Amino acid sequence: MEIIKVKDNVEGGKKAFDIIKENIENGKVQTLGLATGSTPETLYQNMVDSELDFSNIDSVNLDEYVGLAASDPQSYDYFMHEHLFNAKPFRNTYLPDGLATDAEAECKRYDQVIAEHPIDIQVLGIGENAHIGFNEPGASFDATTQKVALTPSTIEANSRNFEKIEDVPTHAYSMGIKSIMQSRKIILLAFGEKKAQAIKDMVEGPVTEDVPASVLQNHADVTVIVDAEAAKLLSK
Ligand SMILES: N[C@@H]1[C@@H](O)[C@H](O)[C@@H](COP(=O)(O)O)O[C@@H]1O
Repeated sequence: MEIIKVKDNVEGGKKAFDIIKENIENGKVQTLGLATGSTPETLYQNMVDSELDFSNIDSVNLDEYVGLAASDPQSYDYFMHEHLFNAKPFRNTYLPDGLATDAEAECKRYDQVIAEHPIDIQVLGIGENAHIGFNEPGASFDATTQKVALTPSTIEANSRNFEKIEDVPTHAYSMGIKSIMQSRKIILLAFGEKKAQAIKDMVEGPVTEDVPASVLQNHADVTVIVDAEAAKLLSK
């Protein structure tokens, strides 16, 4: 893992953007794997403000809440349009369908999307419990797309984006860890003190399904971009 320490989320978003830009300009990106959450917002702002053209690139997102329509302002589909796609159209954009009722069929469909669009660069945030996508502690490293139950701590953490905690969906469709690990390159961003323990466990702890992000220690090309607060428990 390469660890890049930055001043704040503004510098972090710019760093991640520069890496993505260089790879796009070198013709290395057909498909970008994208993430939601507040963490990648500065990256997406850089993309929006750039001259880069994404109309020959496909995007595949990590996850979506079960039960939310794409038109729901709390959905990840809506988030992506607001923060990126409306300003910078991609060739095709893919997210799980939060309204799909046949979970098995939806997971199969999404695995097919991923198989047809091998991810060149996957952008990741990290949960306070070290989840990636919505792969919560205990998720199998062999998992492909799954319908997952969110842990109480994730529901609590994500409730800040909803009016009340009862509104937070209890389940999500998430790309599995196996698929995330098949991405050619991974850029994980983390900002703020709340992510410090997760970052320490991910970088310095044992590789275990109890710490989903620790699997990234087994990936050949991971860049971790952290601010001082998220990096504060790292030994170096
Ligand atoms: N499923 C998403 C993750 O992909 C994201 O990394 C995490 C952290 O969110 P934030 O960046 O807002 O801290 O939240 C959600 O649970």
